[in-house]
Amino acid sequence: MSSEIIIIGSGFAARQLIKNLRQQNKEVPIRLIAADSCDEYHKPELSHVFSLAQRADDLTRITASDYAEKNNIILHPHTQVTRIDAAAHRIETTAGDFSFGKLVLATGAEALVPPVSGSELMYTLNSQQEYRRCEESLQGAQRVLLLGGGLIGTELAMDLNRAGKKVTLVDRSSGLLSALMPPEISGRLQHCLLKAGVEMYFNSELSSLARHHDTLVATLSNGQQITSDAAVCAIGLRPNIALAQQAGLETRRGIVVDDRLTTSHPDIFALGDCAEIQGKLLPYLQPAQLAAITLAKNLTGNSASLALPAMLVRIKTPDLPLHLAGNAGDPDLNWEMQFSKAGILAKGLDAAGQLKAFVVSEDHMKQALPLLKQLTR
Ligand SMILES: Cc1cc2nc3c(=O)[nH]c(=O)nc-3n(C[C@H](O)[C@H](O)[C@H](O)COP(=O)(O)OP(=O)(O)OC[C@H]3O[C@@H](n4cnc5c(N)ncnc54)[C@H](O)[C@@H]3O)c2cc1C
Repeated sequence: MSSEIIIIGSGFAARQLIKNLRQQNKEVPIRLIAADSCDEYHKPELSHVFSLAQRADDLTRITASDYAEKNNIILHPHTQVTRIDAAAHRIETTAGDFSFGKLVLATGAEALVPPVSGSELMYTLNSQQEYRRCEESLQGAQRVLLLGGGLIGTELAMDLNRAGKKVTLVDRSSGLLSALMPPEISGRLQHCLLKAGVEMYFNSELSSLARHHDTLVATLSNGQQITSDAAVCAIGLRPNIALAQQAGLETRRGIVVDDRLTTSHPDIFALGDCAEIQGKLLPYLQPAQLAAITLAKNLTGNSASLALPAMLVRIKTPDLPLHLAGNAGDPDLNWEMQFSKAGILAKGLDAAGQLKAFVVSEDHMKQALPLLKQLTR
């Protein structure tokens, strides 16, 4: 059997894994196959490309060929993996078939778009490649319709606004970040955006989108019409699990893995946005980083189990940056909130008075670490 480790995907999860694999073993053969260019970029930087007037190419940190040489790997950019034969330890790709000893799925997630007429007119910003396709149009747009007021939608709304664009945000929930924190806290951010001129429509769904000459006309569920030059959709992600399903691996919302990052096949593993770990999807950098450390050990003959501590998520909204940890969207929590002119310190407690989540603004960051420790205990 081949001794090669094949990794599908060239995003953050794959690169963290390669970094840790090379720390453990300089020689183990690694082949990386991905549908994109395999140039390295930092995806969270997509949240501020408009205010910084950056083009997609400005985000590249290291080219695919330099990366391959530096890490002593074989790399196949612009290559789609089309089938996995788990029993035969083989994959089929648009660049030929390859045998693997171990296979790692780091296939990420795709941005959702609503199934409405004209949805193909909306852009998504879930990769450098997606941004490259629409950068001309979005950088040139004066009026932008933004569908979705979650983490990414909120960050993009502030960024597009700071770039001088007229932003209209539409979300079907009752306020910004409604799945992530109580409205008393997200309301502060909502107020910041309103004050800056962002128009927001809540409890509203997009019914259709149509182009009339150079203008997009969005019709909402209540019949209201909104005109714009471009539309961006940020309503959520769906893990890329089709390959895993075809291979007969266990999937639920993501590719199901255990604490060793093993799928239901002992030689196939998954991490990053495509994986479901301990029943959860964790589409953030820090869990992928911890998963990569664990998986690198397991792929090089050691034995390690993933432990996930409480983690901080930063909402990159420069007018009011927030940090949250724990399940701050849990409606059963009781909140102790302190609002001062400078910022926010909010703690979510369960019925027994135990800390389960918190949200702090930048100026209360000193408290974040002790609170994180309290959450982890
Ligand atoms: C705008 C934005 C801002 C963000 N900000 C933050 C932040 O501040 N903090 C944070 O923690 N997280 C943030 N995130 C989330 C974070 O960036 C992601 O969790 C992380 O980058 C996902 O990495 P990944 O490697 O799992 O997936 P991806 O980067 O999506 O990589 C998936 C790879 O799989 C390849 N692929 C898929 N299917 C196939 C196939 N069949 N054949 C070949 N190749 C395939 C793709 O080409 C790609 O290379 C942000 C995300 C976005 C979009």
